[in-house]
Amino acid sequence: MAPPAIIAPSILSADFGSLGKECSDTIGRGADWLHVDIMDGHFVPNMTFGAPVVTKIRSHVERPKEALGKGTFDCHMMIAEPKKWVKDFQKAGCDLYCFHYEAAINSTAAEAPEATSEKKTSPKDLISYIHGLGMRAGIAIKPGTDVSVLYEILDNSNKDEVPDMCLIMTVEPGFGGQKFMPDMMPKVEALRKRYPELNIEVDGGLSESTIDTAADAGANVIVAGSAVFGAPDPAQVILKLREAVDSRR
Ligand SMILES: O=C(CO)[C@@H](O)[C@H](O)COP(=O)(O)O
Repeated sequence: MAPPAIIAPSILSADFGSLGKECSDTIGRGADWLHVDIMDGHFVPNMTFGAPVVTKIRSHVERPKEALGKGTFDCHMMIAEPKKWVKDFQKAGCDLYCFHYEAAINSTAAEAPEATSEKKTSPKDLISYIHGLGMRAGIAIKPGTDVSVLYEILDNSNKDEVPDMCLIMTVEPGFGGQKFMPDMMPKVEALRKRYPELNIEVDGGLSESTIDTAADAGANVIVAGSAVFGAPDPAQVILKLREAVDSRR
């Protein structure tokens, strides 16, 4: 059976002027995780913030009592050098470090040499490195990347090198408030069929009007930014998203 719904509002749409309160309020309104979008202006054409801000907001949200439990900081690293920042984010209080496949395979960063002896960053070595620092690991793919690149990474008997979550982007990464891409759903369906217990996250354009499409395809981790933070009653939106996913189990 597919895992239960995990609702992860994207704080990209929160009021950055009172981010700590926005984060604690959102967890209080029923969110499971907080989706923390980290953008470097290179991998994506936009910038957000780095580890010092994560440290600050961490102090407003209790650490999860169990792995991937309530209060998880799901850090979506839209950055060109994902290996370089693992330790900083671990120290800042990140629980789930989700890097982009496209960034990892194009990265030649020399940081964290213990993670790999190869010139390019191998996703499986990066996952193992993240696990070694006590975090969970996620791997994300952009709309133009074929889902099959994930199979080789997931079909590995060494669990240390296997991600705890896969993120299928349903918009081009970089900005909130974009239109959901339903043509990404075959990727979700293929993953769900092959890996019934995998945490499959979707991100971009999720709302009460698109959740049924994502839930039917088999997504269980739902990122929603503008739909939650722009709603008059965010708790109600979180509940609706959760019910849509859990009603398919
Ligand atoms: O990673 C991203 C954008 O790159 C997302 O997390 C968005 O922030 C989601 O925003 P909405 O589409 O839900 O408004």
